[in-house]
Amino acid sequence: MSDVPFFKMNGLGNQIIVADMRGTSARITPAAAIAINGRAETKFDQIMAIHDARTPGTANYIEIINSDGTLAQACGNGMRCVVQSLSAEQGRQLFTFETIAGILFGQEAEDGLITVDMGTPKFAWYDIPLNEEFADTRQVELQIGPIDDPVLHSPSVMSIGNPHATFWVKEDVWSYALDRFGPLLENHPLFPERANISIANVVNPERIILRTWERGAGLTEACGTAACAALVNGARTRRTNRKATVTLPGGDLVVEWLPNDHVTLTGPAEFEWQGRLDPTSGAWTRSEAA
Ligand SMILES: N[C@H](CCC[C@H](N)C(=O)O)C(=O)O
Repeated sequence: MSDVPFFKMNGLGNQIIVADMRGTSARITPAAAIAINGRAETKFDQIMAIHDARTPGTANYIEIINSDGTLAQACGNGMRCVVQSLSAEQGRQLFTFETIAGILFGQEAEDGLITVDMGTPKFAWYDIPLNEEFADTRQVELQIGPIDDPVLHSPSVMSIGNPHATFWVKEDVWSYALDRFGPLLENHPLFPERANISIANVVNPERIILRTWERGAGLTEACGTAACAALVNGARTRRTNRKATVTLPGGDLVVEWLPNDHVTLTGPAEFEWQGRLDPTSGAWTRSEAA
């Protein structure tokens, strides 16, 4: 088997596998992703596959794979893990990457926290994408539960590379059965490419509490792009400022929507252990501690 090195990492408990695919033209197959996710030690939310650069001026091309084997356009927590693994290897702090959604920047600071520039948000219904025309995506018609007394309704929707719906709630975010509503909303006909589904409680203009059902991965401890979407949707509906702390089940991220329209995400990344995996079958072995 022609196996490649990988790191098991996490970003605020978002389970990430960083696979080093540099120097090979192989790709991680959907079957491999499903097999890797099927073993308890490597159950993951996303695989971040580091490939050789395709575009001059970028360090690497990053492919992002959900645990159901589908591709994701963006993953904020995973990008921080990629930055940390490459910066440990190369002693550099600043990186430019390419993903299917475009060019991204990442930087590790002295305090070990990592900031990734997730690019610019998109609000047009056809960019998110939605299946139905909405002139204003700050609030769209979508609800779940009894027609006259919906449990969740009128989310703000946008894309930060990947599609997100943010449902605003006044009650404790833990009082909602997101495990039940998540799959229904993720696969709702309004979203032709499915969507990541979040419930957000704005505590004050500088703090949001957030839980997310991730497209292709389910309930997670943290979803970086959902935190970006919650902040941007919060700011454009005047619920929050353009910079806020977003508290996820796994911990806090700081999100800022800059004057140049870019969204940055700052938080930790944690190395756990390393091994080697076969990108075709997903078979893996754990390496002795380096
Ligand atoms: N965990 C990721 C998001 C994965 C998105 C993925 N579930 C999709 O859009 O298909 C994050 O930290 O941003």
